[in-house]
Amino acid sequence: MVVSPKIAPSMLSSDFANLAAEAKRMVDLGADWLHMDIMHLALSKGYLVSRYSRVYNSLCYSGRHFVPNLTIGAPVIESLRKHTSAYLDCHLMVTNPMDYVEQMGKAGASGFTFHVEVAKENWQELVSKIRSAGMRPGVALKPRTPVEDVYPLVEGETPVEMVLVMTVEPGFGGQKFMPSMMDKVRALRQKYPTLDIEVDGGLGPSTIEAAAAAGANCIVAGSSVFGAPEPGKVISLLRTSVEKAQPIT
Ligand SMILES: O=C(CO)[C@@H](O)[C@H](O)COP(=O)(O)O
Repeated sequence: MVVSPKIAPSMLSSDFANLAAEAKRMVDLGADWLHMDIMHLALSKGYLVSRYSRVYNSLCYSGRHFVPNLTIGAPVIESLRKHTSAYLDCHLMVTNPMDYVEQMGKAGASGFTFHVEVAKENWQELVSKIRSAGMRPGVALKPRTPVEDVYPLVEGETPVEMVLVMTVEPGFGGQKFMPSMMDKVRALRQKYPTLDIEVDGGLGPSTIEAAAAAGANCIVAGSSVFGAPEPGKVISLLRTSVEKAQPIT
């Protein structure tokens, strides 16, 4: 296996009022990437996502909102970039990713991961634009989206370089890991031995073994890192688990 572990604390769980200091703290503690969640405005209450997700999703799409939360955008990435040279792994939970490519590139984003659910028609153009804007393209999929939907994006002429398998419904930190998503990770790893496969949602000491064994190498972790008395130990445990499961050759 030639993929290397990338441990990416989710800055959604950090103290936004001290973002630069939080970013430095994570990098000093061994983080490889900083995971930045870019989300659109809410239409409704978060619990609707899990209880009535189909209805909720269609409401979101028709209302041009992707998740029931509001976080940060390019201005915050631009400010943070002045304080760190770290890889900013940006996950865009938005319905119109194309509208944000230029501004995210200029702001200093390193990776731009969009959702396959909203890019079925224009992903080739989107991936080209992301590359031209100097960022690394990735594609994400929500728990209800079949893994087969991303295959064309990995195999196309302008392929994405990472697949992000959501292991919770996107929108909030602190949710419970969905072990059934590991079937998607396994299928991807079997098909694409060198692809970066990221998992996001509910990752921590009690769930990393399952994710690493399935073949994930990029690990996003929010509450398990920021909520730990010693976040550095969690980062290092996550890395060791990935290394053990997938020795780098
Ligand atoms: O994208 C998201 C949530 O939509 C994630 O990045 C969360 O921020 C992960 O947080 P934890 O589940 O690790 O607390």
